[in-house]
Amino acid sequence: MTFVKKYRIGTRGSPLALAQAEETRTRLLEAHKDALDPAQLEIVIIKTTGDQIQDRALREVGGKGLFVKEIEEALLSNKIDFAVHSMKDMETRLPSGLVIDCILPREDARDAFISATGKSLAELPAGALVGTSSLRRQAQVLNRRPDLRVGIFRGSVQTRLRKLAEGQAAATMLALAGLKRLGNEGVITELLNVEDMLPAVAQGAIGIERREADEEVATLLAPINDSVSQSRISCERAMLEVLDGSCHTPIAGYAELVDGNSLNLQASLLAEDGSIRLDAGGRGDIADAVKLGQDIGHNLKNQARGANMSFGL
Ligand SMILES: NCc1[nH]cc(CCC(=O)O)c1CC(=O)O
Repeated sequence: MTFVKKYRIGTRGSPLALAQAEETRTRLLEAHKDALDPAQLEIVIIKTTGDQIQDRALREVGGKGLFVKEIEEALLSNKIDFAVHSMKDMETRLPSGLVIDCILPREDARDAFISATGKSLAELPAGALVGTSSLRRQAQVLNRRPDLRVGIFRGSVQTRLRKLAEGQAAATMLALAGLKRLGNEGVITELLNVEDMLPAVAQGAIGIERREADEEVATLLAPINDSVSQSRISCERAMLEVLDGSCHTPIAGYAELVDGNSLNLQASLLAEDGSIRLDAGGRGDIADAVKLGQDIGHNLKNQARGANMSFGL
């Protein structure tokens, strides 16, 4: 198929979002070498409410959707043709008329630990402040090291690294994927393995959202979808959807491919202060990725009820 139209790629304007939009553009041009001219793919920056709020905890002002709403409106009103997102930032339910059926090959999903003094998470002195606004990271740090303190730390990757250099915290954590895409891996003190810091659902994955009825865009995107990454993300998001009673709950989930055609899902639900950690894990055929995610989600939900914790569920 040869493409004749010009396609507008919607994205936020942060350096990370732009790097992800560029990666998508490059992959599309590579996949459609003779059928698509570079001038046919235009990147359109959309300023979101979330981008304008720098100093308050995200959850106080409305959660994940704040970074996405304006972009989805631009899709629905035909101002853009598809949008590039960090799947970690996407709600489990999309507005009707929109779909995400293209997931790029997933980057390493692990969290990176970055400390001003070069000390690892295990070596930080008691009382040290770990700056992160992620409830998931806060709860896991406190679960492992109840003697540490956690505090809110927001802003772009660059802002957080500056705050760290200024001494506003002893350490922070960021997704390795984002640091890699920005060429900032050099700042990492320690890579946290998934046993020590279970990643956020869909961390490291880039997804492309489009109008469901737009078959031409579906055809354009199909060759850059990575089906294993897509199944892993479907599995993790199915788990999250079962538990999605509240975005105030620290939840982590990570599915990986084992033996070529199975997925192994590990998921955790924590109390915000790290005093409780519930774990569930399981394995299933990659074709039943959603079922595996739902089963593990219900398992955690039952454990949460049994533990007599509300967890907002
Ligand atoms: N919540 C912000 C966000 N959304 C996606 C990433 C990193 C890239 C990714 O996970 O794909 C980040 C920054 C971070 O958590 O360090």
